Amino acid sequence: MDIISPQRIEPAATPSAQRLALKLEKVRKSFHTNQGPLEAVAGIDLSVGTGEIVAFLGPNGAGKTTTIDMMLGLTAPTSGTITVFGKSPRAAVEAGEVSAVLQTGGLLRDLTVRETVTAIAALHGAQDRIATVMERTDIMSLAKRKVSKCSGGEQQRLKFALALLPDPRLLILDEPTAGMDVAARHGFWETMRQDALEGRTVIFATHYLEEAQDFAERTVLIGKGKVLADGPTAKLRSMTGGRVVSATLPIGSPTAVAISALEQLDQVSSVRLKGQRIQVTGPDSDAAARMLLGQLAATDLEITAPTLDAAFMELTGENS
Ligand SMILES: Nc1ncnc2c1ncn2[C@@H]1O[C@H](COP(=O)(O)OP(=O)(O)OP(=O)(O)O)[C@@H](O)[C@H]1O
Repeated sequence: MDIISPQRIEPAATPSAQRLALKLEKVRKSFHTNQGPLEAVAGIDLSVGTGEIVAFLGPNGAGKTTTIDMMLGLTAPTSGTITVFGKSPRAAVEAGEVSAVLQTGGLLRDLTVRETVTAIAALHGAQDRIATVMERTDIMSLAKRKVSKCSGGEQQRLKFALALLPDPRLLILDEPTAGMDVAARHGFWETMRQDALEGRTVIFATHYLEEAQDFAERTVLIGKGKVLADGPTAKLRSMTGGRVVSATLPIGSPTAVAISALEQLDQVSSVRLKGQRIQVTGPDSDAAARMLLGQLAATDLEITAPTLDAAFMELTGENS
């Protein structure tokens, strides 16, 4: 049997009602496919407070985009509820309280950058914000360029500008820095940080652990449509950056007692048992090794430092 102890990452404190930007309760979404029903989102509970920057981290097909689409009211959950500032997602979008930079869609290739911003500003009645958002997203120098002549990263910056036009309280970004070079990526996140300081809430989906580490205080790790871990990004980093100590427990020894003793150790993030082989993950490998060899009389001790990618795959179950 394969036992995985619950991830020792404390859920972020539940924000009080008036500070709540987003709430998902038991949200599920199924699609009908040729192979039968597919549950893309399999029960997600999540509360995000105003001013938080939250990374939605997960591999391809984890359910990030489907969840984001539901947060924006682009598609409805099969079951469960989503509220954005206490309203339905669609009402919040219509009120200009939430906007998004999505992976797909929406730029007219024959317009220039300025024409695009001006047209969308007119829709939102936000003509007075044109200069501010163009400066903020560093697209002034591209104003006269046709969208079709902009690089992928420049088009992302333009989409970001459009999303800022209604001055939304919540920004949702689906892989916002795809196609940006390192400098543009950093510029983008600096702007985001500034925005969050001013009270804007930011949720972004990413495949990259580094991006979550660098820019989000909180990371929600998604895999197979579920939340696998939710908490401070620094904690997640220590989980994934931790060493793995494995050893074989004596036959007949009480494995539940061993698991519980190891879990009590400081900084142990997960304990996993396969047959008699026990695997302890965490930054302090010495304490786990001492306990395994001493008190638990284990043998064949091994200590390995997994790569970040391997640890991430372990957490998301990609290798199972
Ligand atoms: N409209 C749809 N019809 C059928 N299946 C869908 C549909 N949209 C998404 N899926 C499936 O749902 C699962 C979750 O997809 P989703 O796009 O939400 O994942 P993701 O985490 O955003 O992935 P990526 O990082 O590749 O964008 C995948 O298996 C996908 O194939």
